[in-house]
Amino acid sequence: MHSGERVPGRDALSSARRVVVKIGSALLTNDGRGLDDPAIGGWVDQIAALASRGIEVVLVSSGAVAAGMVRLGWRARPSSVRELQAAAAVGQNVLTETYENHFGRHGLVTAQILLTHDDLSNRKRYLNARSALSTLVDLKVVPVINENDTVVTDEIRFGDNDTLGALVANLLEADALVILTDQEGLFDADPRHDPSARLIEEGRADDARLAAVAGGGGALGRGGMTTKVRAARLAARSGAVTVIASGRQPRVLERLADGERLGTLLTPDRAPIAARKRWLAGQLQVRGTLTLDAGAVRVLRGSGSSLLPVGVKASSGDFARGDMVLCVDEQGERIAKGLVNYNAEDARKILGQPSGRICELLGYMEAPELIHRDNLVVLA
Ligand SMILES: Nc1ncnc2c1ncn2[C@@H]1O[C@H](COP(=O)(O)OP(=O)(O)O)[C@@H](O)[C@H]1O
Ligand SMILES: N[C@@H](CCC(=O)OP(=O)(O)O)C(=O)O
Repeated sequence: MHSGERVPGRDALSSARRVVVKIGSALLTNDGRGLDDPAIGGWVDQIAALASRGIEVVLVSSGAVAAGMVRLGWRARPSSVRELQAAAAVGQNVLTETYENHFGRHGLVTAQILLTHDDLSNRKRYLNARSALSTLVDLKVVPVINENDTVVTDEIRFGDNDTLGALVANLLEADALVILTDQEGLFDADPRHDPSARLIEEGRADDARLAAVAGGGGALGRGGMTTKVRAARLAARSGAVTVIASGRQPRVLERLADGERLGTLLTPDRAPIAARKRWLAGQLQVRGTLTLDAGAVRVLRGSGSSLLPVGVKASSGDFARGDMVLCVDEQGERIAKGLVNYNAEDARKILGQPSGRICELLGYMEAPELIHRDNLVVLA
């Protein structure tokens, strides 16, 4: 590591006005022995120091399940959903109290926000969450966000907080997402298993080679580096840089804000995409798949056109009108995602047909396109 060195790529961090900081379970929970209170105090001191420089910080914090387990006297992480939900409900109280106490030492007020996937996938609730969070930030309150583990089930959960952090960075158009974990950053192999692994200091968020070196998490964390690299890609969609760094480095947040070269910096390589398309891109739940012919792939990629039924060769899944579907090419490569205008049954009847025949085939026409370009996002 080159301590103290300033590099141009880090400017985005040193000039950041709004930052989402994510603190993972692996760090917060002191090797499974409940919350590491002194360490949390240290991160809060750093966030307060950033706030006094005029930087707005939104915190995404894990740790509810681990804190709940300790308070309930459980030694091992439960495997049943209902016990995880119970542990999260107990532990979230402990977490909130811990942050409130530490931020209180600095005269800062916190707000607890518990989000579910549904809150961010329903457009109306997404807009509500955005306005509530922006208001809190304007009021100089520090939002402390976690997934609402008590009401989510496996099929609809983010599971890891890296993804949640990235979606919050998108929601608030943050300049940077800082993911604090128990490693110094992303290495070219998992350093837990490979002592010769080397730190990757910089990369492009969209670089597919990064996903290949990122492995799963430790005993306490959920997603490992896989979800951190994916989070960087999502954050890049709104133009945010991502830094993956060790929360154990002294004054890590302040040093990053000073432009110091710490951890792994992942930068966006394209212009930010508009808020609505970003929201579309962030949707994790896909209800079906449309297979496009080569011509449709070309126009979607080349000119950002709508998807017409004539360019679709096959459809799978049981989707309703308005659901999110994935568009793939004939080799199965992901091309785009979008909200479909017809349900699965009707979509199948009009595949490969010119739009002029929709009325004759279905007895009605909702729209001439299967997915309108405003509801379609082409994937990297
Ligand atoms: N290429 C890699 N570089 C660094 N860490 C890696 C890599 N692949 C896998 N990991 C693992 O990811 C872990 C961090 O992720 P995780 O346990 O989910 O923590 P958190 O709770 O902070 O999200 C590390 O402890 C490490 O073992
Ligand atoms: N929402 C969960 C945390 C999920 C989790 O561990 O995520 P991560 O820190 O990204 O590995 C909790 O508070 O226990």
